[in-house]
Amino acid sequence: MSEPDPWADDESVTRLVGGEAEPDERTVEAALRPRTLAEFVGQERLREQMSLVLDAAKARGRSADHLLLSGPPGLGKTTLAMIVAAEMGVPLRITSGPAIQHAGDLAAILSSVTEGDVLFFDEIHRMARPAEEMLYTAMEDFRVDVVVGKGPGATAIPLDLPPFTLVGATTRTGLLPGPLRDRFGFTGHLELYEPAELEQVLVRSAQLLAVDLRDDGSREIAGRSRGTPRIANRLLRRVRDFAEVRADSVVTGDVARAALQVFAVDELGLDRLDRAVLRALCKNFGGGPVGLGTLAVAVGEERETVEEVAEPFLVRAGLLARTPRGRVSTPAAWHHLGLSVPPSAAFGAGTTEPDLFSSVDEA
Ligand SMILES: Nc1ncnc2c1ncn2[C@@H]1O[C@H](COP(=O)(O)OP(=O)(O)OP(=O)(O)O)[C@@H](O)[C@H]1O
Repeated sequence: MSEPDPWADDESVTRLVGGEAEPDERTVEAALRPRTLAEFVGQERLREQMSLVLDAAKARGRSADHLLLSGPPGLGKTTLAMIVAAEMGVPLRITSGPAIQHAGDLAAILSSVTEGDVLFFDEIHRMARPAEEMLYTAMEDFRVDVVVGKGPGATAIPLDLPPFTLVGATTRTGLLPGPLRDRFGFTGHLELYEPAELEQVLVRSAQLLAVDLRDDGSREIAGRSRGTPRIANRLLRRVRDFAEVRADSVVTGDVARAALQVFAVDELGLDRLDRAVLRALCKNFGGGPVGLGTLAVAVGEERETVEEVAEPFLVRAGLLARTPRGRVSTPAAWHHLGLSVPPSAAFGAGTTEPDLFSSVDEA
């Protein structure tokens, strides 16, 4: 029943389709960032809302309300924070949750903020708890209490701050404490991009990078970019390498397909790990249900890697379901691997609603 899998031998290839930035990627990304809301592709509703918030603040001659941006990595939160500062014509300061381990770290940053500044706080959900309370008063009253000394002799010295705009970014709104969430005047959620929007991102990036990208080339890359501009731009750079070395530097659909075959990114944007998980699920375990630990052993990875790296997209793409009794592949997964769905599969041919959700034992 199974065809040989043309992607099966791609063990050595690094992960091109992760949403997070690679360590050396920020510099090249900086060159591709849109500078204005008008240049920012997609997210129509969010752009309109942000443009209203910013225009109203400008008209009043005040700094804008604090803004919270949420959504998966690589969708443009940092870019939007930079645009907020540029549109308001003020400097941008950048910090991140993991950099704030003590209240003193935050006090140092806040005490250097000048009037109207935009303070971008990436991964705000990872800030240390003791700093959170300080941030509450800074956001609400533009004041911090700096504690001097230790023990019974410690005194809190109030320090007034100039008005500023905090732009918080998080991939996990649910992890933010309620009091922090409530202090943002506006919360915007970034959605995954449609392929047509990713094509626009790619056309713009190709112009900036002087890549000869044809329509069918951008369509091919967009379809494999998992709804994420960062991944689209990354795949474009790899396809450009291939085109320069093997294809007269022109990126057509055929060139993009051949390049992404070399880099083991298939037509849905799945890579080696994603496909290994699906293959193990379908071939070793008949489509599941199978426990996460067993599945991880079958693909030779840590549980966390399977759960946090591969599964979110497989679930989103409708290829894998997490049920109380374990992981299950959907008919789309079998088809994607070129396999026919066996009647015995949990989501087998002809079954519509398998009885997988009745047990509470997480396998
Ligand atoms: N709407 C968009 N239009 C054009 N390019 C975009 C858009 N959104 C993101 N990009 C590009 O994608 C790359 C990643 O964007 P950005 O760094 O803003 O993502 P992020 O959501 O902040 O990710 P992280 O959470 O990992 O910091 C940048 O090069 C940026 O220019």
